[in-house]
Amino acid sequence: MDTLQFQDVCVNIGENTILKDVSFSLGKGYIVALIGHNGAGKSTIMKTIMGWQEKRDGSISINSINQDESFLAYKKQIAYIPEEPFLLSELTAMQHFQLYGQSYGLDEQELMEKVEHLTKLFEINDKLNEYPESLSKGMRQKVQTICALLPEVALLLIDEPFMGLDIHAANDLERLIKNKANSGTSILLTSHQLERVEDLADKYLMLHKGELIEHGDMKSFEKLTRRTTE
Ligand SMILES: Nc1ncnc2c1ncn2[C@@H]1O[C@H](COP(=O)(O)OP(=O)(O)OP(=O)(O)O)[C@@H](O)[C@H]1O
Repeated sequence: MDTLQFQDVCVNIGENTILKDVSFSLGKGYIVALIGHNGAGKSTIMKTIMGWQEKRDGSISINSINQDESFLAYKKQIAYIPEEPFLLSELTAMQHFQLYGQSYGLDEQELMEKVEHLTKLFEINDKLNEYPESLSKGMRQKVQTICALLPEVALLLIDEPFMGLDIHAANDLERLIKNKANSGTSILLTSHQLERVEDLADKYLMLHKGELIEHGDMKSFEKLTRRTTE
């Protein structure tokens, strides 16, 4: 059974049709890249899966739990790293990790071990008591990324995972994403950094003006880009 089923989804914003009848599914443990030009609708797909963007039509389920029928049970299965860090100004980095740990039901010891490991890896272990306003943009992105990596969820959504991260952090994140997928998490990501995505993803979905125009194995996409750039 596929982890995510995104079926016949249409999204309108005002008068504009942003997603036109988009359907795809995501198998357990697969890494799938959403590819397309600026404005193609990639982030809208992410926000619609999260329930932040209303859909006009269609259905979305994760492990057969339908978004419209059991929203809380559905939502517990997702973690999201948005393109822009979305942190609360009144909470420190550590308080963000605790909030995420509690909302996904992690026990205290497991949470602390993961926080220690990930904050050391991303070199922000000396920033645990800082508030977002005193962190750089890249550090805020790291806090947001760690929050989403703490729980074991069925589906991890990542909008532009490498944006704002230095080369070491980007390499670490790439490795963590592969480990997550190997342990059964399905991953949907968007990225304009095609070289990294070609190395990371198993499959791609190509969007153009809100329509899914092509999909397949990442290997066939690599051939396609090579053919068109040679
Ligand atoms: N809040 C909004 N109000 C009006 N139009 C919106 C809104 N959010 C997105 N859109 C429109 O929806 C379309 C898809 O936007 P979306 O952010 O999903 O694109 P994207 O593929 O993620 O682009 P990018 O690569 O630039 O991040 C664009 O035409 C955009 O102008």
